[in-house]
Amino acid sequence: MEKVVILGSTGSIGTSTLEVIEQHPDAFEVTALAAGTNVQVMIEQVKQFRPKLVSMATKEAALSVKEAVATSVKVCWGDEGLQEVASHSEGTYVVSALVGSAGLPPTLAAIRAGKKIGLANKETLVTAGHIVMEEANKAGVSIYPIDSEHSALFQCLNGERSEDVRRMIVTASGGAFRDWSRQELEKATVEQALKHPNWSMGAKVTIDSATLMNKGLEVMEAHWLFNMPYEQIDVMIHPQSIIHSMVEFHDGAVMAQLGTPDMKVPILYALSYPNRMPLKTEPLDLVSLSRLDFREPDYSRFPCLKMAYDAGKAGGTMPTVLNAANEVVVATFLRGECTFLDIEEIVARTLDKHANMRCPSLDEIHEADRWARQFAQFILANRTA
Ligand SMILES: NC(=O)C1=CN([C@@H]2O[C@H](COP(=O)(O)OP(=O)(O)OC[C@H]3O[C@@H](n4cnc5c(N)ncnc54)[C@H](OP(=O)(O)O)[C@@H]3O)[C@@H](O)[C@H]2O)C=CC1
Ligand SMILES: CC(=O)[C@@H](O)[C@H](O)COP(=O)(O)O
Ligand SMILES: [Mn+2]
Repeated sequence: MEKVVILGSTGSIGTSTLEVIEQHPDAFEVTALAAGTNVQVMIEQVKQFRPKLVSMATKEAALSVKEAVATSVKVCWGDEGLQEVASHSEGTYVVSALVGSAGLPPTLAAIRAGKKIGLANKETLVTAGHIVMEEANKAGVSIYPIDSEHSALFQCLNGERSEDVRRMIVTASGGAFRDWSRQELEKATVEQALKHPNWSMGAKVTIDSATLMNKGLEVMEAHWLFNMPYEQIDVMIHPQSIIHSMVEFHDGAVMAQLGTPDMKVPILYALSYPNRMPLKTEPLDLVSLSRLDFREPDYSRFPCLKMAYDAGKAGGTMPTVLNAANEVVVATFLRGECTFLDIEEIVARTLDKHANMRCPSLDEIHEADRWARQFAQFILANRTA
């Protein structure tokens, strides 16, 4: 029996993980849950899954949950609460599904506590890939990818030697604005940006998908997960999101993983690896689909992808700065307080201003993250109309 801890249980990945667990009560049991401020959803989850420990982002949210659930459930809050959930002594498997770089400290806590990790929170590897992978290796902890592309790559690599890989091809839907011109992008609204063509996801990753920043973050995620040089990671636009990614080998063979877009598939694979378990999901009907399309990404319409490649190749604190500035501007865009194209502009200006620091420690990463957020806020606050 795998005793599962979920960081971000009220979110898109968190709720899908609970749906997967619901389908396999003999294999998985919920031990602890952590979330932000969605009290109602957490109360329902606690009543249904009966975890031993729960953490919320604020004391107020935690007390509201505490009031509504059985006294046998311990409820805590804040950063300490997150750490406690991540390292719960009875947990064997931690699903890391917070959004943003807030996911890094509890994921590291889980690694240090020796838990198996199911990683959805790509920002963990973007901001501190060298530290996270080293600590996981040192602790003998396996990190199983949940992000659909990385799950696909992981499946394509099963039983293969990494030196036989010519390149990885990370597929991208192209997001809500795949076919929009730069002129149209100037007027893109929040509502339009949140309409992902194929996936239903949290707001932040959906906006990242529309700027193609998500694909840039995923290139960095693939670099760290599979120890693959950036020169061997390509991105290809594939509007249908049926091929979730591919691996091309030196002999010319290409392995691809296909399936209807449903995050429950990679979540269950990460939880059940090396086995496969049954799942209620829409079967893939290639005959009805009849065609799959592919094209090169357009870096001039979507410069965030190029910025992310450059930040990844530069390494050091550049990826942290790119990610932190992006988090700030995406949140601002979601509040309707800046334009869609402000995202790329402010991230670029923040990167330009940053003095890169090679091989940063966790404290230096934390400081670069703090600086980038402050600088991006400063630009946002001092823009002329
Ligand atoms: N959604 C998807 O299909 C995919 C997502 N991913 C990645 O997975 C991660 C999660 O994405 P997604 O599920 O869409 O995001 P959501 O926004 O749907 O969920 C985020 C979760 O994190 C919680 N949370 C946010 N901030 C804090 C905090 N400071 N302390 C504690 N909990 C917090 C939220 O709690 P609350 O709501 O209660 O405030 C919520 O449970 C991201 O890194 C994303 O890129 C990767 C592949 C696919
Ligand atoms: C489902 C998933 O893994 C998302 O990260 C997805 O990749 C977003 O889609 P695109 O970034 O390809 O639009
Ligand atoms: Mn993805």
